[in-house]
Amino acid sequence: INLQATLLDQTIDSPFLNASGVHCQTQEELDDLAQTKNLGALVTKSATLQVREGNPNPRYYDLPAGSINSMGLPNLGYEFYLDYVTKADKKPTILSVAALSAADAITLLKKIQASDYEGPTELNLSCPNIVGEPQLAYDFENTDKVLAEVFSFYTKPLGVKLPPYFDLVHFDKISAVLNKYPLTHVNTINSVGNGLWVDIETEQVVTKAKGGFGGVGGAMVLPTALANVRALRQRLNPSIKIMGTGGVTTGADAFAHILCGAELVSVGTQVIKEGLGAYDRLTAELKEIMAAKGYTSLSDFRGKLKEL
Ligand SMILES: CC(C)(C)CCc1c(C(=O)O)[nH]c(=O)[nH]c1=O
Repeated sequence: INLQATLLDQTIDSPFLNASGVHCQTQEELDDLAQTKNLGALVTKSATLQVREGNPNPRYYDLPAGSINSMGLPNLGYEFYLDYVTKADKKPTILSVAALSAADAITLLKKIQASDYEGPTELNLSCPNIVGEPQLAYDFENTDKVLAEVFSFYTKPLGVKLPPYFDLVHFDKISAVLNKYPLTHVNTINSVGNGLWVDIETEQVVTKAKGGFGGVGGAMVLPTALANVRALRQRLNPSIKIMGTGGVTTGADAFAHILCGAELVSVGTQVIKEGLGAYDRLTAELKEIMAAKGYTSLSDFRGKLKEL
């Protein structure tokens, strides 16, 4: 049995990655990932033009069946991560980038285009754009405009990170936009936006920023993640690979993501709960399921979810 998958033109021995934002903000964390055996590739925390401290604590809270966060994009600034990925030689590494406006995203990608880095970059489209307008990825016209401008100058491998969609028409709309561009991949889903958790003891919210509203991850978002992987796989050009993120806590969840069409699978909340050892367990569990079913490679079942 092999768990080989492809990242761009590279064959990697494991389909597992970390979810951007998890264990990938500092040099130490990134080096940990680079040395994690059952991790096929790693993604950096979304990098911005400037160093950012992020929101005040508490900004991450562990929930019984997941997590909620309003980190506020804390990161060491794009130069640090650009330098890290340019020098990364242990494991394929994806540079995640974000901006607090479409204009900043363009500026940031121009700097990457002008750099020596030739590897994969992932643009986080969950970024706020115009005040009073929804986040960029929920504004289909502006997403189209931004990607048109990006691909007027950007020639290096580029994918996008998407928030979850919940309306079938929205799957159609975002796919119609993304299919216009030479994207390497779509990473779906980002956390489910603006959830809220209530501590009934204290009668308070559990995270400080945004009145306690934050992105929800972990087991409770698995059905939404699977739906987004499946819907986008059904709609996007085959040349655009799908990276499945969201709700993976067991090998069975990873199997489900791949059955829905995911080329790679990233794990966030569960790694925070369990540590990097989660990748060993997920790998063993996935292999066990494949053995029981007589599969020897991920391509034996990738995208082959059956309808009733
Ligand atoms: C939500 C943003 C701050 C606009 C982007 C960074 C981000 C964060 C974050 O840094 O708060 N958390 C997530 O779960 N997903 C994200 O994409």
